[in-house]
Amino acid sequence: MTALLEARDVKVRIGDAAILHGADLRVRAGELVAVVGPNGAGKSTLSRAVSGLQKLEGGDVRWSGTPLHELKGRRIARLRAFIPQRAPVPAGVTVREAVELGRSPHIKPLGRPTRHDREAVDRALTRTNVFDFAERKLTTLSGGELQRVQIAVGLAQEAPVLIADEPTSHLDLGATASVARLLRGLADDGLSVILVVHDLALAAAVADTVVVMAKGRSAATGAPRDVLTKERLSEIWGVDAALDERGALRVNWLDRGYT
Ligand SMILES: Nc1ncnc2c1ncn2[C@@H]1O[C@H](COP(=O)(O)OP(=O)(O)OP(=O)(O)O)[C@@H](O)[C@H]1O
Repeated sequence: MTALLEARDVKVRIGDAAILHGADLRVRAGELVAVVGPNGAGKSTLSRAVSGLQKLEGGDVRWSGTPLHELKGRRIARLRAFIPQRAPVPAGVTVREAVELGRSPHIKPLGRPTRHDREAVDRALTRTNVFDFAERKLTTLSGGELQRVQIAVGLAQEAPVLIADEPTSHLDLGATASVARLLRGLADDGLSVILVVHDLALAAAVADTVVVMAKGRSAATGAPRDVLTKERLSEIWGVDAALDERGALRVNWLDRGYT
C-alpha cells in the first residue's frame, strides 16, 4: 500500500545545532504510528519538519508521493492536520468558532462556508464528543476537553493524516484514556494518525507501529513488541522495563541498578 507520508533521512539544523540527522517516518492509511523517545530526542522537530512547519536541511519527504517542497499553504493543509503541543487558546473564542477555523484550507479567501463546511464542523464536534459544549468559550474548558477540541479542529480540516504532538502530556488518567480511545478509533475508521508521545505504556497499547527517536535519529521502527524490547528500554531510557505477554508495559520503578 502506498504510504500517505514517506520521510527519509530527514535532517534539521537550528542555528549551529544539528537537531535531526537521519530520521525516517512513514504512515499508511488507517495506521497509528507512535513516535517515542527521551526528552530532546527530536520527536517534535521531526513531526514539525515532515509537516512543513520546520525548514529541512536535507532528506526526502513525500505526501502521497508529492515532494513536500511542492506543497504550499492550502495543499499541505489538505493532506495533513497538525495539532501542536501548545495550541493557542484565544480569549473570547468559542469551541465551535475554533473548530470552524479547521475548515480554512477549504474556504476560498473572502468566501463563505458552504453546507459541507458546516457539516464537517458538526461531524468533528460530534466525533470528539465536544458537541454539547460547542458554544462555550475555550478558556472555560478543562485540559481534557480542550485537547478533544484541538483534535476536533484537526478533524474539521478533513486531511487523511492527523499529527498530534503530545496530546496527553498534561492530562489525568481518565482524560488520557479518552484521547487514546479517540485516536485509536479514528485510525480504525481509516484515518492515519501520527502520535508524538512520551507515555510508552500508551504507545504500546494503541500503536500499530512505534518509531523510537534517540539523539536526532530514528533508532528503531516496528510493532510495539518488536521495538519496545527490554534491551532497548534499558539502553535508551535507562530503565528496567518490558512489555508483558498482553503487550502492557511493566516498569521496575525502584530497581537500584539504574540511575
Ligand atoms: N527553536 C529551537 N532552537 C534551538 N534548539 C531547539 C529549537 N527547537 C528544538 N531545539 C532543540 O532540539 C532538540 C530536540 O527538540 P524536540 O523538541 O524536537 O525534542 P523532543 O523529543 O520533542 O523533546 P521533548 O520530549 O522534551 O518534547 C532539543 O535539544 C531542543 O532543545
